[in-house]
Amino acid sequence: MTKAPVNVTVTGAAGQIGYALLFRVASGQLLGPDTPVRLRLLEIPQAVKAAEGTAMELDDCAFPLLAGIDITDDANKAFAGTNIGLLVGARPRGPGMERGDLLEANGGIFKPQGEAINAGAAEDVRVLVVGNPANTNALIAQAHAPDVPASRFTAMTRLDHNRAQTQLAQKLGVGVSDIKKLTIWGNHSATQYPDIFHAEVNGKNAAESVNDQQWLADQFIPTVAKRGAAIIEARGASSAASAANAAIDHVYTWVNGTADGDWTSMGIPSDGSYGVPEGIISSFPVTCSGGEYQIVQGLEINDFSRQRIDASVAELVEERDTVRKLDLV
Ligand SMILES: NC(=O)C1=CN([C@@H]2O[C@H](COP(=O)(O)OP(=O)(O)OC[C@H]3O[C@@H](n4cnc5c(N)ncnc54)[C@H](O)[C@@H]3O)[C@@H](O)[C@H]2O)C=CC1
Ligand SMILES: O=C([O-])CC(=O)C(=O)O
Repeated sequence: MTKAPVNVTVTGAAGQIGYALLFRVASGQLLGPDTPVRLRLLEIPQAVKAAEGTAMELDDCAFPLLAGIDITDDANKAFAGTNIGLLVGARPRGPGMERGDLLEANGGIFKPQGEAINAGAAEDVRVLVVGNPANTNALIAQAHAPDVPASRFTAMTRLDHNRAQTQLAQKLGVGVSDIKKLTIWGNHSATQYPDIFHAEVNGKNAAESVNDQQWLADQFIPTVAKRGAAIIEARGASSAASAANAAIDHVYTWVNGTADGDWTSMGIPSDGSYGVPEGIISSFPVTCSGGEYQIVQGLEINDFSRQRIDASVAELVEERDTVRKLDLV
């Protein structure tokens, strides 16, 4: 190891996603094969023992890039000096629950974590919120970290992006890597809008290649938007390995950049682009380079897309207003 280790804090480390995520972080898939990592695992006191068990298994993998593991139930210790915060720990949705039901329960988790990040994280800290409702949880954390640039707080819509990529590839009978420039707009919820109007399939416009408005409206969009619920129905538990995979993709792309001629989707604080009210954490098409992201500008938004973006953004505004009333932002 030549480089100094990067501190990666994972909350909810003993949970399902944590178990699918930690081994991939420790093996170098989060930051690349040349970057050693030191893991900081944050859990609630009752789950610290389980996190210790996972840490024993991590040790048993003898990952060359793993420089150490600290386990704690104290957010201030977990985030002291952290460079990457993966905020996974939250109460997951059960059958029949919508993500919004979780706002209040999870508000109490993300406020102190935002404060701890503000108090002690490294100057270059980058935060990905996975725990649902991810966009508004990210807003709560960000609101309590006034000394950290707001742009460092992001929410995960990469799983939705990846889901959309596969659905579209399967419809067109192409490989996933033939598909570029998909966008998830809005909230990581059933109102999200997966947009194929600017997507390209082997260089051709995806919406024109599909040429099936009914499939788009009645199959593609609901399949992607409700995939989380479909997984819960099928597995009896929420998506874990695919969510961990998307978290790895999100951070890897943020740090290492998007490929030329492509973009990705990230939940980020709005700067007002595309009529999304400033400050709410909404998913946008972004390119990444040099560890920074930029919203893709200048896309023409047709009426079909406009309605759907507006609906998802309206839900985010409602969530923000709810957490405002609860004094969480
Ligand atoms: N954004 C996205 O695309 C996705 C988000 N999710 C969300 O991710 C979250 C985690 O999911 P799972 O790992 O399946 O849940 P899980 O219930 O298996 O694990 C959650 C873990 O968080 C821990 N935890 C609770 N409060 C905590 C706190 N204050 N500090 C640290 N740890 C705490 C729990 O003890 C538990 O070990 C859920 O909110 C789920 O809805 C899941 C899939 C996709
Ligand atoms: O639906 C859930 O609660 C889990 C999740 O966010 C997803 O799989 O997209």
